[in-house]
Amino acid sequence: MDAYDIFKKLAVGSKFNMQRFQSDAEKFKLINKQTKNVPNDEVETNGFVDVCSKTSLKRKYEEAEEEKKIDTLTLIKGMSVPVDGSKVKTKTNKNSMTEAKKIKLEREQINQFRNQHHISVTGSHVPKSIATFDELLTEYQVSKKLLNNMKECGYEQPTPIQMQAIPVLLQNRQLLACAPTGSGKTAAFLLPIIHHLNAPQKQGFRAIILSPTRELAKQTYRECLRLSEDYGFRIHIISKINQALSKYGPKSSQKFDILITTPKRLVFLLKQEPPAISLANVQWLIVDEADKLFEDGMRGFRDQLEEISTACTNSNLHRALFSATTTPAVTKWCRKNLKGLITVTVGQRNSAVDLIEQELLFVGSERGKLVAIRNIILKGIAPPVLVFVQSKERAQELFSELIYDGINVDVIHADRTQTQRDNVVRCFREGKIWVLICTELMGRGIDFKGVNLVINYDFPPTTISYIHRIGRTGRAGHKGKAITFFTEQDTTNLRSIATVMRASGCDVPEYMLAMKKHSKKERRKLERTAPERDTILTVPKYKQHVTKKLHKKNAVNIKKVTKNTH
Ligand SMILES: Nc1ncnc2c1ncn2[C@@H]1O[C@H](COP(=O)(O)OP(=O)(O)OP(=O)(O)O)[C@@H](O)[C@H]1O
Repeated sequence: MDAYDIFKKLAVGSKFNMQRFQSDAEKFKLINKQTKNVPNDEVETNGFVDVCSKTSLKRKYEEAEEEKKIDTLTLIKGMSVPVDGSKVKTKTNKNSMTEAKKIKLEREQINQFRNQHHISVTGSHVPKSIATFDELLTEYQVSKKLLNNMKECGYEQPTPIQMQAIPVLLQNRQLLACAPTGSGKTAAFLLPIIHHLNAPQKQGFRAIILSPTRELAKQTYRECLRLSEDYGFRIHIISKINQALSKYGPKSSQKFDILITTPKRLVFLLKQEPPAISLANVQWLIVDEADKLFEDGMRGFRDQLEEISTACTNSNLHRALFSATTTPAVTKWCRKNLKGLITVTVGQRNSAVDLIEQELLFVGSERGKLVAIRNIILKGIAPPVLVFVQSKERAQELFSELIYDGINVDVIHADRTQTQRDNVVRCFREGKIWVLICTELMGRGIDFKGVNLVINYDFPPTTISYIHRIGRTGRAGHKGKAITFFTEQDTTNLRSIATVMRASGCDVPEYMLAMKKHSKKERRKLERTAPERDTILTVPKYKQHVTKKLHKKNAVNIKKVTKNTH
């Protein structure tokens, strides 16, 4: 390659003024001396411009074109590019271009769809979300039977979490999913499990679903029965531990497919000598309300979860964690322990559903709370209504007050027997109970259809608790209302709850958002121990000891009354 060639290549695509650079052009033999005075007739021929007769122009153009065909540089063995820097317009290149364009376009469409439904994902090779359940038929060969069962439940269109979590689990990926309360997370994990397990097999439990409370486990069990109708699975819920001991002996447990339980009961069975249950064939471990189950300490399930995980020895084990709220500890654990993890988040993390109209009501004192709740009832309530208090004692006290107010009220807490709890839940579902007083026990996961109002009689201990409690209303696209009472005692979490409210579009007084942020220590303390509060009684303090005795006596009678009404 001489100087001329180099010049040609460097000048590819450029035009220059022949009069000004005539001497250069002569030097590089671009023009003949005799043609130099021919009037300008600029022609661009891939880099060199000549002023010449039309024939010589044509010839030079043809020469240049010819040269272009042969002048290629070999870069890597088997790959070559034209030396003039132009793109190679071969057939394969064209194809791969259109292929790349297609992929890019598809990516953009997928992202657009996710944005539209407020779905965000992390992880590699995240499967495309589905827009309709019918796509599962063609893309994942999900049976018509299963899709019909979904339809029977009234599930015509997937909710955002179902759009993304279902394909992820159908592709056998491990998942951490966070989506708002009442957004259909249960079906998002049940559908893939039913599909994967396909038919009953006498291999022992192949899927386990862990829930923090028996009430939630029962609800999931019912949903699982409905969605797996005609599959013939043996689905089990550990309710009576003594019965379970005999039921799940190493031999008999072979015939079961799906186990739905609280971690405590399962660990009890695992701890028997020899273990009363085998988890060696478990392929799917679902942790519902994952952040709750990851809590440390007395009220947490962290240790039990660890034991259950260890007992699931199958090399083909997949884990999926679901919740409406999440903590950094859960995310960290998942990233560390779950290979090929995909995270799916719908909406803002740890936020309240914007379909819920939220109100903070200053009631001054404990007695102010009773006045306020009676006012609300007097103004007229549209049942069903859930009322949250901080302890079982207070639940009982409030019940003793409201039972004589002429409304169908009942109470549920951990001190009531399992039969009583089951009856109360059933009656509330059937509309026989209008107002249900409850503790944190009912705060998570419970899906009562059409709860119109949630009253936080006692201020929630954390923002997470607030989100779950009020999330018992405004479910599955329906509107709801939540009223939270507060006194001067409740300032610790007022600011953060006001922030959650503002984020979901509710009006909050500015002063609440500007309140002093309380220390982590103070908030932690409140999380562990509920604040001391005056007894829930209408009578003045000096008469309370007499009335308290009366309440205790009444509590016995009330139990009889409620027993009869159920
Ligand atoms: N695709 C769907 N279409 C219509 N309704 C649905 C659909 N999927 C679930 N639901 C209904 O939505 C309600 C809430 O579902 P689910 O209990 O699974 O919510 P969740 O996200 O688990 O809530 P939480 O966080 O409070 O536990 C249920 O009544 C359920 O039957």
